[in-house]
Amino acid sequence: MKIVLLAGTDQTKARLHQQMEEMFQGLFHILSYAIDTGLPETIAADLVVFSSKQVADEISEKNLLSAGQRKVTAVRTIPMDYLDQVMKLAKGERILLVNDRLETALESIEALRRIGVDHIEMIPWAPTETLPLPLPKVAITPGEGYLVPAEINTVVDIGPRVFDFSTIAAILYQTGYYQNCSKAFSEGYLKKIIHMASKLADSHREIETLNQHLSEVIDGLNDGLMVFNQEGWVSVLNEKARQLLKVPDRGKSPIALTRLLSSAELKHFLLHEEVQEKILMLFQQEILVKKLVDPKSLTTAVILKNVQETIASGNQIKRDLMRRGFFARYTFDDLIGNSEALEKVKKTSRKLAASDLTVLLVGESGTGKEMIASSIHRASPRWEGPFLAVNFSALSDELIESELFGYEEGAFTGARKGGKMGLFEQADGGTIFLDEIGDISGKVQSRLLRVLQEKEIMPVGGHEIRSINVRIVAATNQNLEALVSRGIFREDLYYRLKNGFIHLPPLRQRKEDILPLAAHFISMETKRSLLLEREVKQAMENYHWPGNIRELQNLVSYMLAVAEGDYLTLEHFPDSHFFSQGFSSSLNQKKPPVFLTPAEEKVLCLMATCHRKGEKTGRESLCRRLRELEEREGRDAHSLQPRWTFHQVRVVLGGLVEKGLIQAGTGRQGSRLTEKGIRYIEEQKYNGC
Ligand SMILES: Nc1ncnc2c1ncn2[C@@H]1O[C@H](COP(=O)(O)OP(=O)(O)OP(=O)(O)O)[C@@H](O)[C@H]1O
Repeated sequence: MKIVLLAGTDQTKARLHQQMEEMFQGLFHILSYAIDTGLPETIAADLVVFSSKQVADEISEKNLLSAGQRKVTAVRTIPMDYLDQVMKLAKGERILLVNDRLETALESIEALRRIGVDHIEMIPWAPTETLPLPLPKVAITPGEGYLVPAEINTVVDIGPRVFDFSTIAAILYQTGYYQNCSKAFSEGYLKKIIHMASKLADSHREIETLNQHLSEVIDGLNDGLMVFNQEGWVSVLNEKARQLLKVPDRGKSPIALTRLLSSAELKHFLLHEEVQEKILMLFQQEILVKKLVDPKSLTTAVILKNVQETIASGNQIKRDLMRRGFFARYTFDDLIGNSEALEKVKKTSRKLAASDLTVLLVGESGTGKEMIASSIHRASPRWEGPFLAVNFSALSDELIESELFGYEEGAFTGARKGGKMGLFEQADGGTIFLDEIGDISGKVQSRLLRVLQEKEIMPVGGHEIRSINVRIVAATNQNLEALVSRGIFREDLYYRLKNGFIHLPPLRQRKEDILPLAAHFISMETKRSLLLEREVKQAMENYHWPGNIRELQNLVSYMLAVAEGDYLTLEHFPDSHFFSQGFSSSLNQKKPPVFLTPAEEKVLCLMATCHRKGEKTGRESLCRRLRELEEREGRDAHSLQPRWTFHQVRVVLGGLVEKGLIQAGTGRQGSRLTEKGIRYIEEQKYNGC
């Protein structure tokens, strides 16, 4: 028996042909034509099936069929295969239903409504129509995806509409197979419906499992959580909330908010007050209650925190951060000393703390740079963020890079799986303290410059640039200006770092602080009330403390260890080897010692060598020797400055003259070391350069 299918488009023809082949399984010989791609001159068949009424009308105008030809005009419906995707769309969502013609779009909407899709608002649209505004975010189309406007990203293609059951029944009826086959066909439909139902059951199970997980997570929260809607029904109440509000667990039965809240004050706050956060006394406990209203769904989420427990856990977090070194332990109040110099430092530091400027701290070792960095962080608006300290002198170049900037997986041999987050990212929202900044290589200097300029980092081995929000405080005990002039430190980086600048005076320049500091260190180490003998006080005040406060702290620790009575006397002093620079000689030394820049030290040292060997120390020969020396020591590869110049040598010699260490010469013989210069060299125990 021969059936001819006549459709409008080739796509519909193919889909309906496939449906008939699948359904009738060789029962009929089926031929299909589409108006779009051409019809035969005459059509002879036992039955002609039109894909729609429009097609039937168009064909009858062409007079292709003989009179009395048996015909069925199909009623088409949405295929069930993709229906679950339609059902998943959010309730009330506006959807554009896209078809080639407005009538077919309307038909598709009708078909969807007939099978019970009534939770979404469907707007019919075909390319001949203007687009509705605002444009819906989702489109549904029966196999016409290419017509969907490009602005719509979510498209649910439900496939071309197929024959509904009444059409299949009509075909069977017209061909005389109804009696024999209708049962088998209705069973086929039933199977599809069962398949649909089992798909729905699967999604239901998935949702159940998800809900279960979610409840576990919500119950596991340390805070109480409650959600209620506009009508006052509570949909979420986790275990902690039950515990804080003393509500028994009644399974899944809905709870009315008013029945749940025994405290009138809490009820009033949740339902009537404008403020969003309040501490209330509930069952003799201080509870912080926060409410957040979602204006879209008009649901209110309530977070309940036990104030005491929160403080305790906050302290635990602080302890944790401290253990990991991410916590700034000092504030300005921890800085001992009332000297004018220290007061000035504190005043400037407080001002800089309030800004977000990069700060460079310069001062000799042990003068309290790290304490100031920590205090700046604690007094800054970032005080709640992390504080990370990195000491460059202790790290190799490679380690500095990977620690600071992190790395991607496989960036180098031994790189950790999954990569590693760098310290800049870990310090997000806080402050990073870069100690001994003068020790970093040219390569790290360049990368750091980028961080300061762009506030961005690129992990080692990565291609993706990441923004960071970190304040930088750097410190050095070196003369960075001298390093810049020698090309060892980048000038641009130096000025970027020096946005905010603080010089920490050495202890010998703020002698008023020595005794209060000593007393502080004593009180830190012992509960005994110990007195310092006058001679000890004098000796302390007269010493020039090259190791600064750290050296003073060490001295106090030593004396406390050896002293037995109530007095600390000169007897408890360690011998001179304990001190970094001959204590006994400096006991009598009234004048402050001389401090040199690295360049001055180098030149003085070279002159001492020449002096010993009886060689000339004219500017020209010094410059030549300095260059040779630099060649031998290996010049920094990233050096931007020219080698030692006559001008530099002249400046350095000028400095040494000013400090009384050399005497300027006139002829080629050049400058000479003074008595003081010779003594300095001896005291410093130079071994030659
Ligand atoms: N004003 C102060 N009051 C109390 N203690 C201080 C003070 N200044 C420094 N200290 C103590 O002295 C020691 C050295 O201080 P800190 O580490 O801050 O110095 P630094 O300049 O960063 O040293 P370095 O350059 O060697 O890293 C620390 O134990 C610190 O607690």
